[in-house]
Amino acid sequence: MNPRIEQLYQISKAPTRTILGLMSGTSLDGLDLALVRFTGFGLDTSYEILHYDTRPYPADFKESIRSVFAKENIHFPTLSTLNAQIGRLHASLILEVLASWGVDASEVDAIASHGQTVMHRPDRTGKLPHSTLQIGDGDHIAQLTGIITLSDFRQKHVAAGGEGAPLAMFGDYFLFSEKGENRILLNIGGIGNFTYLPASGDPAGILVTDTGPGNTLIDAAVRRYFNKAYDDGGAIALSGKIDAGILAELMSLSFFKDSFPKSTGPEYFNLDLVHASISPADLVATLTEFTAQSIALAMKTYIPSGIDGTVYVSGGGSKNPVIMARLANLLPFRVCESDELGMPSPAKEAVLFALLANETLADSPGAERLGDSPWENFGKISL
Ligand SMILES: Nc1ncnc2c1ncn2[C@@H]1O[C@H](COP(=O)(O)OP(=O)(O)OP(=O)(O)O)[C@@H](O)[C@H]1O
Ligand SMILES: CC(=O)N[C@H]1[C@@H]2OC[C@@H](O2)[C@@H](O)[C@@H]1O[C@H](C)C(=O)O
Repeated sequence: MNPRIEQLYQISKAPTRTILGLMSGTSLDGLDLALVRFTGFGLDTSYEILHYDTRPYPADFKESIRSVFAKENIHFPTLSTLNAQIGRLHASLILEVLASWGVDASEVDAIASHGQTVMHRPDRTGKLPHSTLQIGDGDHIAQLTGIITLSDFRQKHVAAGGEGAPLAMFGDYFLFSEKGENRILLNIGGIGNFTYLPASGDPAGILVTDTGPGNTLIDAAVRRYFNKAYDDGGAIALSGKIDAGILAELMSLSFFKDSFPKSTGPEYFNLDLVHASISPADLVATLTEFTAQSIALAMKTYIPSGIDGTVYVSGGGSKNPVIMARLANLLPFRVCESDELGMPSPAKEAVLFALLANETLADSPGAERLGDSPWENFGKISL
């Protein structure tokens, strides 16, 4: 047998796997890394986060990604180069972080790389296939680190009829489903998304969807008018007034009329949606309220009414007290941070992709269907 396939086979058969999960989200702030030791798979998965960290992207690199990110017209050679550059940058950040943790590459069974989403195109016309594109090729990572790398997790989901996102529900279900408690795992990254786990534990009752903007609109406005990366502590939002007219216009966008489950991205939710002129602080206040109201709308519409439950919030938006206070006010659920589940908020998505790699590598039947979502989420394997 080819020795690399033999190695893959041994990893597949092993009782535990140590996997480095990587997530670089739509906020383009940097690369989240989490080294996780898994035992078992599926509902029998147990995990231990050995280390986690976030490494910021260099400013010029962010600009280069922004030049192609979610754009209709781009410089195609830049896209092609970035596919290699992102893979290579991620590989060097991995080696740097492993060294800082005192972990040798030989101790890592596999890397789970999400890559950088540059275009997400769910089709709402019924005429085109859904499509989504993540770059930062896994072969570069495997080559430069010497570690087996799984990447491109979204393509198989699309091929099986899904939109390629959200994929968080597999990990949310395996790690956090709790009989007797309705749990809603909300991630507020660039885009908002949640997984509803019914108290019955029945996988057919699981709901998962994007909700609309997370921090993406707030960040874009703060970058444009205040030259800052984000609205630290929601201070700018607190200094402005909500514009009821603009808020109503935003809440009537077609995305909110589309049926669930659905996914979206900054291709749709960007500052071109705001036409009226308004002071920068009022704009940030209005977009912050829009973020909270759109999350609340999705939960109130999609989740069965009249139930009790807890919302566990992760992602950078959980650090924005204005969003958190509004959610607590708008929702009929208790709202808290995902840390209450023992999951540090900044590590969550990197852990979830590590878990998808664990499912791909494990001796798992992989045939379950969760709610409306096809099971297929297997990554490309670079040996
Ligand atoms: N202290 C804070 N105050 C306000 N907002 C914050 C704070 N810390 C982080 N954020 C927000 O969180 C964002 C980063 O969130 P996160 O890292 O979850 O995004 P991401 O992983 O890129 O997103 P996605 O889940 O969409 O891929 C920042 O850009 C900012 O808007
Ligand atoms: C296409 C894409 O990269 N989508 C991301 C993004 O960030 C949040 C939201 O939009 C979610 O749909 C998804 O990520 C999470 C990790 C997911 O797939 O569950």
